[in-house]
Amino acid sequence: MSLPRVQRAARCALRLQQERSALRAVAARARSTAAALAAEADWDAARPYSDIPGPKPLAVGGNAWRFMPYVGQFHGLGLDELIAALHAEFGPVCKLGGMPRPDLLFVSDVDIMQSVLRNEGSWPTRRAAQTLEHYFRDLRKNYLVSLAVSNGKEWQDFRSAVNQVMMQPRNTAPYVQPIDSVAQDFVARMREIRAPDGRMPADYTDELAKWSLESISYVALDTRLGLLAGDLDPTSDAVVMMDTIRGLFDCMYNLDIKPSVWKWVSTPTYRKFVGNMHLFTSLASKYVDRAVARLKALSRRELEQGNRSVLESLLINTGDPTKAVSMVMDMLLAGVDTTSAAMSGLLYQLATNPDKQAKLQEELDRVIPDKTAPITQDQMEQLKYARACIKEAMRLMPVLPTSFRDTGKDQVLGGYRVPKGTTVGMSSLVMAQDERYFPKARQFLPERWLPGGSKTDHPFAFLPFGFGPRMCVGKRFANLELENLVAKIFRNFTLEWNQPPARTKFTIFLKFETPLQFIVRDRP
Ligand code: HEM
Repeated sequence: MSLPRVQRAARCALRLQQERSALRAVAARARSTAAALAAEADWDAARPYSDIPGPKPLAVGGNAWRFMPYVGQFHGLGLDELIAALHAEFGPVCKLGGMPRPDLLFVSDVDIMQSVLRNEGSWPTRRAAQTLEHYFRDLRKNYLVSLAVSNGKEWQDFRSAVNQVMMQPRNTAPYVQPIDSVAQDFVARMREIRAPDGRMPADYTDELAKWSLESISYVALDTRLGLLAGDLDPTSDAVVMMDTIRGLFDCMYNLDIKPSVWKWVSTPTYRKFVGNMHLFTSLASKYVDRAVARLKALSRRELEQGNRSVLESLLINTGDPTKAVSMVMDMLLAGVDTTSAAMSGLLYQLATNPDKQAKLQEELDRVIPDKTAPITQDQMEQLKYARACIKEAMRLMPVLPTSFRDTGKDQVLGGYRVPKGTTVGMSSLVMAQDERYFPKARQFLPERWLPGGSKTDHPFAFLPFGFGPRMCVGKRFANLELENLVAKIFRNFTLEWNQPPARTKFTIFLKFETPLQFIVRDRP
């Protein structure tokens, strides 16, 4: 073909391409206009927000009286019991208004939850505990607002820096051995604290909290606190840190979840909360300062060549020690009671389902021939049944009974108009036990998570770590800790449960009211 004919053909092809993309753009505009019109029509046809069912507030005192002793039907209920009671009486979308805080909408339908999460926009908003927000914003102006507390652009900027350090699979690899050595110490501690008949002590869940703090502080503070040693000095950082975190959650439960006047009156619990937060901040700062000093002592070449820890990478990526302090506090606040609650539920499910425990042990014996040797990353990758057990335990006993979001735009939920910015609690506990998504929902069936198992295809029916850009930033570390410890425990022991079924209650997280006194027997 001559050159002009080639040029003409090329021009023609280009024109065709341009016309095609113009047509595609017109079609996309038409689709989005149609969607907007349909959404508008839905909105017009929907019932008003005020019609959403829920307990009727009184003219004076609203609904707060319902939480009071003697008169209130919600008094003393755990968050799970409150949510179950509301859904049983008012259906899958209900409203708890008339409280000294903005309305809370509770939903227990997977499709409605999907609609909330799919429309959250690129900066999903989750209202933080008001006490934490008050502390970071009003009392510690010199510190950057934490990841869990911030929203909008402030959150996005911080989260992007943290994602690079915590959400990449390669970043957990250097922690496999240290997390394994914490688990190894925990197994030794179980041998130490069990009674002659093999029974664990009544405070076994406190021991699990020590394990999770010891593990996550290795990630957050670059140090082993030493919580799994026998005699602990009550003035040591380890004990002070543990007590401070525990105390903070008790205070937050009383100030944020139960009705309280702390915003107007400085109550003793409020003062305790502030004191604990000051202590917690100064402890976190101490370890961040040490990491800063370590980095300063390195030459530029050493800095570029060596593998940096999570804390050091946070300092390098953000270039700001105050941000690192905030993130360290987030990790310790969000990463201790969550992981230990998940582990408690997992051990309980395996102890009460001996056939599943035996199946797990078969896998462990095959993959980990030497029960005393550190577990390698390669071995961890082969533990498919162990991972299925972890998922199934978190489905039956979620760590958090509900996850919260503020709606990202005006939208129709369950036939009602819900304005942008409304706080919605999505009841994961109710949804994960829905027979439509999980046949034999009340049974512990890890097999459902294996290929060909009966797990649901609905992507929103099970979200233990949340969803989208705001999902749990510690997910990879939490899974590493859980997988490693469950492998270590059941490679070394068999757990038995010879009591009536345990009682649980959700305060902020899943909590066992019955002491987890497993009988622990050694395995060959
Ligand atoms: C089994 C253990 C854990 C569970 C079940 C869990 C669950 C969750 C859930 C459901 C959320 C909210 C996600 C959303 O709204 O979409 C969350 C957020 C968060 N988690 Fe976890 N988590 C666990 C362990 C950890 C650990 C070990 C860390 C620390 C390394 C951590 C740090 C955080 C932080 C900082 C956030 C807030 C993220 C943000 O707002 O951008 N979590 N977690």
